[in-house]
Amino acid sequence: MLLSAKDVTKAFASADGPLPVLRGVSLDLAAGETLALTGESGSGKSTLLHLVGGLDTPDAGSITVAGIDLAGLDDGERAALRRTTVGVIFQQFNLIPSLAVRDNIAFQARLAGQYDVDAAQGLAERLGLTEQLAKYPEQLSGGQQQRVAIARTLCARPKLVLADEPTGNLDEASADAVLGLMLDLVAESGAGLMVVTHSERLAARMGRRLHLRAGVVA
Ligand SMILES: Nc1ncnc2c1ncn2[C@@H]1O[C@H](COP(=O)(O)OP(=O)(O)OP(=O)(O)O)[C@@H](O)[C@H]1O
Repeated sequence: MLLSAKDVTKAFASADGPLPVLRGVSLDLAAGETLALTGESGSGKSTLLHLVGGLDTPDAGSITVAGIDLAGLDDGERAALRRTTVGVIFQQFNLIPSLAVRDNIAFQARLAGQYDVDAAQGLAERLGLTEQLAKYPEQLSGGQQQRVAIARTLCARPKLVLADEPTGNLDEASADAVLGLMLDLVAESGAGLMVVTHSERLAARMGRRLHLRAGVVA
């Protein structure tokens, strides 16, 4: 199994005491599978995505990615896992302002030792970014920045792609096209894909769906 999460719990501190956000979530994802993570605002979707990506640690339960138990990793090892194995596409894009689009796209692939100039150009072309390659992130629209973030992650060829509302800044037609492209690209690379989305239309195009309600699988 590419991803296996078992009985994951997570609470955050709040003024009223610990706020339980995930209350025993389990899920499996095989290589090549695509999963939509849905649920109303505050149900714990981004929290689960962050735990699977090793950006935060669960209070209890286990998460295994590509055979590696995340609990056994320190911060540096979790960061290394994100360079080589898990690609995260964030809601806020996290592009590097001082790098041109071309170098933002190449950044993670270079760190992962996966950079291939033709593959990077092909991705940029398929995502409609060819004209933007010499520009800087601040010169792009929100939708263009979102597509750069997607290209940057996919260019590194991760085994598991995690995306938090990756088409949230796009109009409906562009969102459909970009999701279709993400599905094509992960199918070509054999990666697993987990996408947080509020869109019923997009969720319906994924292979499976996991619906969270108040921190448990509904
Ligand atoms: N770092 C944090 N510290 C404290 N509380 C947090 C933190 N991260 C998330 N929360 C809380 O955990 C709950 C779940 O948040 P999360 O972002 O996982 O929900 P979500 O389902 O992704 O929501 P949305 O669809 O609005 O993005 C919310 O009540 C949020 O306020």
